[in-house]
Amino acid sequence: MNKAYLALGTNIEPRIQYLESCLYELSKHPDISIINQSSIYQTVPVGYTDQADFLNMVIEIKTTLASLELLDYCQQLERELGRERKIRFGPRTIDLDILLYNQENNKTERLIIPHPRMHERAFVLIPLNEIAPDIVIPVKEKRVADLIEELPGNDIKGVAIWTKNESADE
Ligand SMILES: Nc1ncnc2c1ncn2[C@@H]1O[C@H](COP(=O)(O)OP(=O)(O)OP(=O)(O)O)[C@@H](O)[C@H]1O
Ligand SMILES: Nc1nc2c(c(=O)[nH]1)N=C(CO)CN2
Repeated sequence: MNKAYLALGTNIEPRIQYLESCLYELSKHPDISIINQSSIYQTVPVGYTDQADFLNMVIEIKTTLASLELLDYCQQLERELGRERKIRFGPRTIDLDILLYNQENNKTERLIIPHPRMHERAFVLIPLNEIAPDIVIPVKEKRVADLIEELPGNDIKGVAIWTKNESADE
């Protein structure tokens, strides 16, 4: 059995429904069990900034799928949930990234583990810290909680816990 952490992101409405559908589809897969999930965070866009705020979260799964099979399923779900790739780092209905797969450090053409940008992303590290503060990120050889200390303060300020009640205003 393998343990993996996945990052979910969405910034096209209805954002909460995209997250919920994605979690449901993952949980329905016979070879995937969701073990733990972070809160949902509302985050300012990073990279390409002229777009709506994101909802981000991180989950821990157990799976018998190999890492490339897991990537295939993540990409299938992105397609099924209507993601169109237009702008790099641009708006998306759902983005599903594999952050960690066991303690692997693996680089192939299609898949890099750990995710190459995870250590610099507050929108990934802050939710991950909620469910796995002590996990050591291969390559960086640092704990999640320690990587957060290295983030710029402004990045951290751009991440706020989001509660479902806020959707009433949307
Ligand atoms: N750990 C990983 N998780 C998901 N995709 C990955 C990973 N490593 C490499 N990739 C590759 O990255 C490609 C681009 O992924 P995607 O379109 O989701 O990027 P993005 O969401 O725009 O940017 P980012 O990867 O920085 O979040 C995918 O086709 C996939 O093959
Ligand atoms: N806040 C936030 N910014 C982003 C995100 C994301 O999920 N959240 N995803 C990106 C490309 O993967 C680019 N920028």
